Amino acid sequence: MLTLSGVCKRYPTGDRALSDIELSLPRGQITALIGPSGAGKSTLIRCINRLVEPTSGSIRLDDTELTRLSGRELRRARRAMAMIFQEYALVDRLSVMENVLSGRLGHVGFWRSFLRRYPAKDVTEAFRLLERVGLSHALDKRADALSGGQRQRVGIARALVQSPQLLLIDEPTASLDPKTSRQIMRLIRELCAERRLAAIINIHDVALARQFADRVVGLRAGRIVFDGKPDELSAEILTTIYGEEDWDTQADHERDAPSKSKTQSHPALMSPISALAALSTGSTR
Ligand SMILES: Nc1ncnc2c1ncn2[C@@H]1O[C@H](COP(=O)(O)OP(=O)(O)OP(=O)(O)O)[C@@H](O)[C@H]1O
Repeated sequence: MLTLSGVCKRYPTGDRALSDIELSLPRGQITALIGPSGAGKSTLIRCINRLVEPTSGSIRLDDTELTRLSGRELRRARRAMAMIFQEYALVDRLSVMENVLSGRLGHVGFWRSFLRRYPAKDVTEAFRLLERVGLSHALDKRADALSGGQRQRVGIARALVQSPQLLLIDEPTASLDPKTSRQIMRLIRELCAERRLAAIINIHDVALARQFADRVVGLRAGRIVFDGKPDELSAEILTTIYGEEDWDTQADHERDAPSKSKTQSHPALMSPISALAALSTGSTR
């Protein structure tokens, strides 16, 4: 369904973030992207929906060559790819329901969305999704009145209301406690199975990747150094991906320290309505 071929990314600073990436994601498969800090995981995820421009290579979603698109065609193609962020990227002063409906922005147009005049079928779908993610009791709550886990559930519902084929997920559990992290990963897994969605998840927590992904791709210095099943992740392979470490001791407390957000307040990574709201309040929280 999604095929990356020979994808490279060199930033204007000269940093070579990705080299010759070859990757094919079938429908319904959950792929965990692991690797040390700076390996290129976020860059790879953002190249897929062109938030970051690949320097060369091909990225195809079904029959569409994404790297050739611009303007309206690119916006249309992006509807098929929904993003879920580490810091949720919600508009705090809007309600849970309004945040979810903002996921329809690419379909209904900016002004209709800004004026909150969504078609009835979108509202019905948003209700259904909020019930599915366990938030039907909190529709009218402001986003800033929610816990981290609840905020991520809103982020998931907002992604799904977009009716995507593919989920691009950037460190979904990095700000959450271990139990909530597992609940969120389980929910993502169930929803992907229900909708036959492909997902690619940038995740630092190897234990979660092992438990919830169908496939693990290991990146190191911008190159794929492992592509296989979660149960193939031996100490030797972890060393190939991350470098030398005592992995057997590490297994007793596998949770890495949360890494800091790069997405929360960057207007380029927000939906236009979020960015507008952020500009009007001077904040994204
Ligand atoms: N906007 C940018 N401008 C210049 N270089 C960048 C930019 N973003 C990332 N890089 C560089 O590209 C490389 C890959 O970074 P990237 O953020 O994709 O890695 P990552 O695996 O997601 O890291 P982390 O796990 O710490 O989030 C790094 O060398 C980084 O310094």
